[in-house]
Amino acid sequence: MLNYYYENALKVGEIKLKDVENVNFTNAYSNLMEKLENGDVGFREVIYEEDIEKYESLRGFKNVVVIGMGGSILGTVAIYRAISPFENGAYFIDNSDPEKTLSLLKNLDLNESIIYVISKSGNTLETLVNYYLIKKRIEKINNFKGKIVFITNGGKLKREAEKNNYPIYSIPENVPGRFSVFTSVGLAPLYSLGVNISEILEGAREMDKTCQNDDIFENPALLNGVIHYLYDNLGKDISVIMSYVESLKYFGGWYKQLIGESLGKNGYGITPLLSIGAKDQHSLLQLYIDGKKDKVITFMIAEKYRLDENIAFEDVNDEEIVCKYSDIIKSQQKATEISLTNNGVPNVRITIDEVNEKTMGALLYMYEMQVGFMGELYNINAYNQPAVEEEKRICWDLIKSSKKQI
Ligand SMILES: O=P(O)(O)OC[C@H]1O[C@](O)(CO)[C@@H](O)[C@@H]1O
Repeated sequence: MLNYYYENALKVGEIKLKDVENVNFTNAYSNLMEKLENGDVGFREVIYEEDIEKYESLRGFKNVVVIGMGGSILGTVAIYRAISPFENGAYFIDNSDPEKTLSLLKNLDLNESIIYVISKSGNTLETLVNYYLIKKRIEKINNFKGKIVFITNGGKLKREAEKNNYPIYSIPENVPGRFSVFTSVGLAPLYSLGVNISEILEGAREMDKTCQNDDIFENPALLNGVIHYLYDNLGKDISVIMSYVESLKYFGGWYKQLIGESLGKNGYGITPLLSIGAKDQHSLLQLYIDGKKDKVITFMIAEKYRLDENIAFEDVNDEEIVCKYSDIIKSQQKATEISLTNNGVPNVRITIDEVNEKTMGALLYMYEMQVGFMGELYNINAYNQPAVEEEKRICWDLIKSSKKQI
């Protein structure tokens, strides 16, 4: 389902096997297991939730609209856009850019839509304003036939849902937003989008069993966390996901928040970046190979591409080559991996059988566990985000002062 290859990260020479063994990962492992077992942190228990019948009434709409920010939408986008990269009918309103939001709403038939308003706090500015943009349009429709569903635990949006008798799903309080993809936050809209959410949970559960192992070389989440932690301590604090599966680009958006918001505290933190192979070989590979040696590269590749065909073409010497189209990108990934390793750039590789519900569930859950372990290694709270609150206060004051000028 998912294979993790780490040898190049040790071959590069700056960290050796003994450095990995010398990290007190046993402590990190037992601390995280304790938090998960006593319910301090709930992102494991939710993947064993059996009650998916509660989503039954949420299918059958032509359009699925999701309004949310950060962890309230990024996981859903990551999974759906990986599984169905070319499908229409999904509308993700995840920013306050008027051009993006209003152009999306222009072509949207709300009567044929199920609209999710998702905000754990219920007070996120963008989600609130984007909801009102939709509300304003719905109020002009006689006999609205669509459906509005709120997924929230409180605040202004919960009060709005209660006032209008909209259905409300709650989010377990011990699951931070960026870890909430395996709760109703992700599962409800994904169910509406026709995704097999049981398979997503099955993938996460299989990865959970793999991660219940304190033998670090059998636990990809723990090992990848320790490798990134060790290299961070050596000044390689940029984590580049280089995916040779373009439909994983939205996974990159989810990864950025998970890593950035969980670990960016008390002066610590690694910087998450996403590159798409093979095309970023023509834009960033020069930097990765010959620029500052401050990065750890994580390759992502699929064993099998869902579309493929045999090709025959002539190379630059007019010699015929016959291969599968996917052999090209696989060769490019391998060549880039060899070149990076030859040039002392540490890299690891995640290979998934193919993109599907099960592998996506496993991939996202692996990173939730990895960040849990890394929070223990850095001895920080990986589950809050206090630094983002100041901007929100300043912004609300600015908006309130600006409204007099309208
Ligand atoms: O789900 P909410 O409460 O709307 O929060 C959205 C996002 O905003 C943050 O709180 C950061 O501002 C994230 O942690 C969270 O995922």
